[in-house]
Amino acid sequence: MNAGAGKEAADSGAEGRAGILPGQAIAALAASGGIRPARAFAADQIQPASLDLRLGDRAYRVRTSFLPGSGRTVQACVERLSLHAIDLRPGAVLETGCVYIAELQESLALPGDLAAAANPKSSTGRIDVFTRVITDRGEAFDQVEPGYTGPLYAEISPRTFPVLVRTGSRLSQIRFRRGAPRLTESELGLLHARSALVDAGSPSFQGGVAVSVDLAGFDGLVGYRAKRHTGLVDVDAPGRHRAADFWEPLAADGSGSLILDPGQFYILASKEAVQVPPDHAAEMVPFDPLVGEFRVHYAGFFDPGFGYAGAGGAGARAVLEVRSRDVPFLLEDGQIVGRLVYERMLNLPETLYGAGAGSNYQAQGLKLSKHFVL
Ligand SMILES: Nc1ccn([C@H]2C[C@H](O)[C@@H](COP(=O)(O)OP(=O)(O)OP(=O)(O)O)O2)c(=O)n1
Repeated sequence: MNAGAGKEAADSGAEGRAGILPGQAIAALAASGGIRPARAFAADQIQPASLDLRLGDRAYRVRTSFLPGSGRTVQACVERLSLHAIDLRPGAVLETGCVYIAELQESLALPGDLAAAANPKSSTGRIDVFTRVITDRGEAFDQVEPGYTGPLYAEISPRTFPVLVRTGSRLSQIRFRRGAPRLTESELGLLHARSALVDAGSPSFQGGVAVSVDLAGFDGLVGYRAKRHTGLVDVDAPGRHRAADFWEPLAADGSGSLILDPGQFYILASKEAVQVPPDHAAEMVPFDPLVGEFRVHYAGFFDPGFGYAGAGGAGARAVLEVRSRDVPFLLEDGQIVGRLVYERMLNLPETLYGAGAGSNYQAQGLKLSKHFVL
């Protein structure tokens, strides 16, 4: 790897600053050897502030999830825990309740001042496919240490629907970060004054911008509950599944509340319209990790330009992928469920979310994943 060249790629016009790499810097990083794709990138694989990761040719059904920890490779762990290998080239079904490790086509040779973080794509989170990226010697999921050189793997565990995947399917995405570009509480307040991050009257900025759940309803619906024992979702077939075969719509009943059934999966929407200004990227994080009753959002990355009027996104809500843990839990309209943390971009992305044909969720209200048609 030519680490020096990779650094130059990330530096262009942003000497020494902290920030998230925009699409054009990701392309330059790849060109200088910092990202090593097994095959040339697919069209639209580079997004405004992230790179989609593609499944490679092989996956393994493993007995259990794991983290390699220092000194061990993922491959060594897989050899110990694998039940069988799966050829992904012709396509393969990943069953609910099982854990799989898939090789990814992108490997890294990062310069020492670049770290990375991965997250499921929004479409993956919306079909309840639990997906995390792991690295050799990794001690945390979805985190790539500065200067990491080595392969990437995806841990995949479908929770509700069995899914059909194949070599090239894109379930996860990765962001590259230099330094610590996260906005402090006071910086968030200033950014909000410049361009409203949420349309709430006086939002809380502590630990990120508060996002609450809407249970008043959109056109009479508060959300969707996933059906059990459904057919397959082909992750590469947008618009080819009938929503009614996979989801039960939840009608607004005027109560402004919803009891989450443990083990069930729900798609809800935020009360606030959210906005990510073009020179920032955002990530939804748990409201409070100590509130353990329910979790929202497996998928947390929000692109620069999401919800931005200049990119056709005014009024966009955040989608909330909600699951209760062990007991039924009463969710109330307006309850805070997550926080959006904002980070500075290193440079303005050349393309914003919503500007390309491949943006499925710009200006969305309550929206199932792109796989479903109503
Ligand atoms: N919990 C979440 C996570 C993301 N998003 C929004 C903000 C993102 O900018 C947008 C697209 O997210 P991804 O790029 O992760 O999603 P996909 O790649 O699946 O969608 P697209 O095909 O539109 O790029 O969805 C959301 O509303 N709710």
